[in-house]
Amino acid sequence: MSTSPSTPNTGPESVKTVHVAVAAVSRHEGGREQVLVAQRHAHQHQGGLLEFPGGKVEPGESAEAALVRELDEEVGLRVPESGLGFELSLTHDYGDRRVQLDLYRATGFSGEPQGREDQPLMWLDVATLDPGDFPAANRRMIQVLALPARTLVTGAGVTADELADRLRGWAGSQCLLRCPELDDAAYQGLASACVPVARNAGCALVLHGAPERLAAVPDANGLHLPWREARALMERPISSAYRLGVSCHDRASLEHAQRLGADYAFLSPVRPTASHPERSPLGWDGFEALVAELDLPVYALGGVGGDDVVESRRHGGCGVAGIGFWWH
Ligand SMILES: Nc1nc2c([nH]c(=O)n2[C@@H]2O[C@H](COP(=O)(O)OP(=O)(O)OP(=O)(O)O)[C@@H](O)[C@H]2O)c(=O)[nH]1
Repeated sequence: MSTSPSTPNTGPESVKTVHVAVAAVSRHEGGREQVLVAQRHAHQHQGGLLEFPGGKVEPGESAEAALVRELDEEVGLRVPESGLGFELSLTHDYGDRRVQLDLYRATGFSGEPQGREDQPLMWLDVATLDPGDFPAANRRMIQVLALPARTLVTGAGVTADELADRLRGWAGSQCLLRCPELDDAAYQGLASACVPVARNAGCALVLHGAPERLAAVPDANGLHLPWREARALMERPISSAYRLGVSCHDRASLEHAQRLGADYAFLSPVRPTASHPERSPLGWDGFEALVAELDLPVYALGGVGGDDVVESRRHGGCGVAGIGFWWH
């Protein structure tokens, strides 16, 4: 997963690696993000399943150029390369074929989509895409598309007014209300005041602590479990209508979070941090080794910047989380 978006992988001679570029062509309808999806013809590889438009990258061609060409040929959309934002790169082995898939989000396009190869097309809400309807390689892509690229963790002494100020310009992110200094009653009061603040800013608000905290403020969007809470649980403590996160520091805790049915995990520290000088940083390679083969989106935390989203995704993560890059 540390491959660049336009560098094909090479594998054993016997199994062909196909380099494919695909696009989540994105639009907003009624405040919800939708993406364009096509149904593969029955006779094709992974026939009958849904797919993102795109196709094979020709020799000497960049992934972006291939996508501009394929989107025109397949669905009649004109997309400049500047309208494509890199999301992630992954490889998947189907047994009969290995694919390297580079996913881009296409936001700037013109034209009305039409199935030029007679394939049925539809716009589907990102939040409700069902990975079971797509080829197996798309599972990670769907997870990444559905989650915000950045989780903003609040700093010490946060108030609802301060949060309103600081969330300006961060629409589309999720905000983790972390206040270790507050008891449950004080946290509940603050969280209730922060729910409308986050909603007005276009951010999801995730509470921090034990499951009772979400039960007390059910208008929040999710719950993030510190490891000391998560380790004692045997099953997912909240309904799937909410987002569940878990703080992890090693492979065993990530696997536990996955067993709990978490929607995402934090893994830290990726780089040295002032707040935890005693913990040795994983580095991006260490991060990648721990998240490899997991079926759980993982945010890189600890010394990372808001601009490290692409770095995280090149190393198998879903984005970045932190206090420093937005609070100070
Ligand atoms: N376009 C597209 N291909 C995908 C997706 N997910 C995924 O695993 N693939 C795989 O990536 C490859 C895309 O190749 P393609 O669409 O250009 O070629 P094809 O299989 O239709 O035809 P072929 O007979 O020429 O190989 C296929 O093996 C397909 O199963 C996706 O979301 N979109």
